[in-house]
Amino acid sequence: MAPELISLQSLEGRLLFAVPKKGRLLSASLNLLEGADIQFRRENRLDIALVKNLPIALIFLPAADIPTFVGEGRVDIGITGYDQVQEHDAGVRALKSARRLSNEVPDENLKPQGCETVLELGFGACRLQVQAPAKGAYTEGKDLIGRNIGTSFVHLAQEYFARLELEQEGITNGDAIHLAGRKLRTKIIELSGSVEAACALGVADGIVDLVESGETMKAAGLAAIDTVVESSAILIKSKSPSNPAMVDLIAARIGGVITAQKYVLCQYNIPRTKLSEASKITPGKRAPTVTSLEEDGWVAVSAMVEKKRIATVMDDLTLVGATDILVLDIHNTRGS
Ligand SMILES: Nc1ncnc2c1ncn2[C@@H]1O[C@H](COP(=O)(O)OP(=O)(O)OP(=O)(O)O)[C@@H](O)[C@H]1O
Ligand SMILES: O=P(O)(O)OC[C@H]1O[C@H](OP(=O)(O)OP(=O)(O)O)[C@H](O)[C@@H]1O
Repeated sequence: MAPELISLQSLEGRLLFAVPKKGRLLSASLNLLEGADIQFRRENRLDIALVKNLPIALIFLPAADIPTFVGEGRVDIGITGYDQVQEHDAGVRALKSARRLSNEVPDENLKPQGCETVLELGFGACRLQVQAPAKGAYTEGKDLIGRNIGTSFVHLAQEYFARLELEQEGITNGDAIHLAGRKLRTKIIELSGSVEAACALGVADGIVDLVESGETMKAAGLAAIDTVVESSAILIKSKSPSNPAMVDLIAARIGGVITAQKYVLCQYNIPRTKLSEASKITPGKRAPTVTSLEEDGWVAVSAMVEKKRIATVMDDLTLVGATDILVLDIHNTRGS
């Protein structure tokens, strides 16, 4: 059966939610949607999916384009990397600067509105770094001034080297618009992927690209010499979303899923005399829940504990005399 075509009318009244269509942020984003019970079926090759149980339409877009769609208010909310928002904002500054230099009257309709961060999502952590051949002569960002730089983050690279060039000339107070508008001595070469290959192939002397484990950088014989932006995935919204209450609902649901992923529930029994010591080890998010046991002088305690701390917490609880320590996964949470 042919898939039902999604018309513009069917999007009416729906909050538009942009989701990365591929790449590093895709699978964790889909997990979040599932955890938040945002139900949809995406037809093969279709980049729009209507949500079955909420007035939302998902729009699958490249992570790099999501800040533009949200910033211009074409889409209400979206998941992308903080690095992409920074790159988009640097692009906006470059545009403003170019208009100012050419004395063009700004076109209010085209003026991007900008976007706001709603939530940090706790995945997609990476750093946008300046990299150069590990065995070469470039050990600081300023060594690359006047050289060729390969990157997909052209506007952030432009501002980074503009700042360094100004500093070299003894100017330390250039504002963001001046940085964006500066004619550079350093040549920024736009590349759309596999940026690490650029140095080995003689296209660039250095690159500005993302690093997570550092494996790709190392394999290409490169080393990081500076960090431009620390990034992780974020939920962003436009300055005037079509349905603010729906944005709050999604943020609350996704926030609940993230908290649930970060915490476990720790339960144990402890003599009442040791309760205050144990409560210091498991203070919970607000306070531990304490219930009396049938056995005199004993209480049962339950408290949320950060997953990454749980092994140490169990060791410490054992030392103060806790017994029957249980650790339970939390599927979802709200109001915590
Ligand atoms: N190695 C990584 N580890 C963690 N997060 C990353 C990593 N690389 C990229 N990201 C994050 O994912 C976002 C999207 O990058 P990704 O390379 O997956 O994009 P893409 O949409 O597949 O585009 P491209 O086709 O250019 O690779 C980045 O902006 C960054 O926030
Ligand atoms: O430090 P690492 O863990 O090695 O990760 C870094 C690599 O990950 C990203 O690329 P990706 O693999 O998404 O492909 P791309 O080069 O096509 O963007 C990034 O652009 C780096 O190349």
